[in-house]
Amino acid sequence: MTGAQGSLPLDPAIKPAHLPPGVLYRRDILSPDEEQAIRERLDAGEWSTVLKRRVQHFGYLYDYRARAVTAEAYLGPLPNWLQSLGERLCAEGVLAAMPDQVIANEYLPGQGISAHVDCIPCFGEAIVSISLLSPCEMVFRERSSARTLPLLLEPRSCLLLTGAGRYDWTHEIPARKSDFVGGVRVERGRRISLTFRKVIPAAGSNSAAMTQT
Ligand SMILES: O=C(O)CCC(=O)C(=O)O
Ligand SMILES: [Fe+2]
Repeated sequence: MTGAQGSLPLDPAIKPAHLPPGVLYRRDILSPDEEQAIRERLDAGEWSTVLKRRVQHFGYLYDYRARAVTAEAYLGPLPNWLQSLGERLCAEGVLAAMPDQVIANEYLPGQGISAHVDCIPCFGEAIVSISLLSPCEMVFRERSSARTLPLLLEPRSCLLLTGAGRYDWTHEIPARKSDFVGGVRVERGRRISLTFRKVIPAAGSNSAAMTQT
C-alpha cells in the first residue's frame, strides 16, 4: 500500500462501495486553463501511431509487445511540466513517491483500451490517471468473479489505483462513441489521459496471465 490512500479526499459523489477497494477518484485536480495548456503541449509534441490510439511516452518507453520496461528504454527525466504535475500529486497526498514514467493516451470517440492489469513487474503499486477534455466510462472487473463496476471519468479528474483495484481487478475503456450514465447518454469527444507510474528497476517481462494494452 502507498500509505497515500488515507490522505486523498474521496469525491463525496462517488461512494466507496461503488469503486473497487484501493481505487480513489477525485474531481478537479486540474483547472480548465491547465487542461488546455497540457493539450497544447501534447499536440506540439509527437504522437506515436503504433497502436490504434495515439500515445506519447515520457521517462521510459513501455514496450507493449514485450510487456516490459528495460533499462535501454530510459528516455531521460520527465519534462518540467510533467515533473511539476508529479510533484503536485505527491504534495496533495495522491502519490507517496515521485513517478518517473508517464504515458499520454488519446482516445477519439469510438476508441478505448481493452481490459488489463497494468504490468505488475514493470510498475509500482500506485498508478494515477488524469483525464482531460472529454468524459468517458471506465469499467472495472474483478478477476476472481463476474463483478463489474463502471466509473465515469470526468475531464480534469484524477484516478488512483492501488491494492486490489490495481492487482485484482482489470480496468478498461469500452470502445464506444457515447456512454449511458445514470440513464443519460453522454457523448464522447476527444479525450486525453496522462498515466503516472513508477518503474521498478530491472523489470522483466510480464506474466502470461496478464494483458497490457
Ligand atoms: O486512459 C486512461 O485513463 C487509462 C489508461 C490505462 O489504463 C493505461 O494506460 O494503462
Ligand atoms: Fe491501465
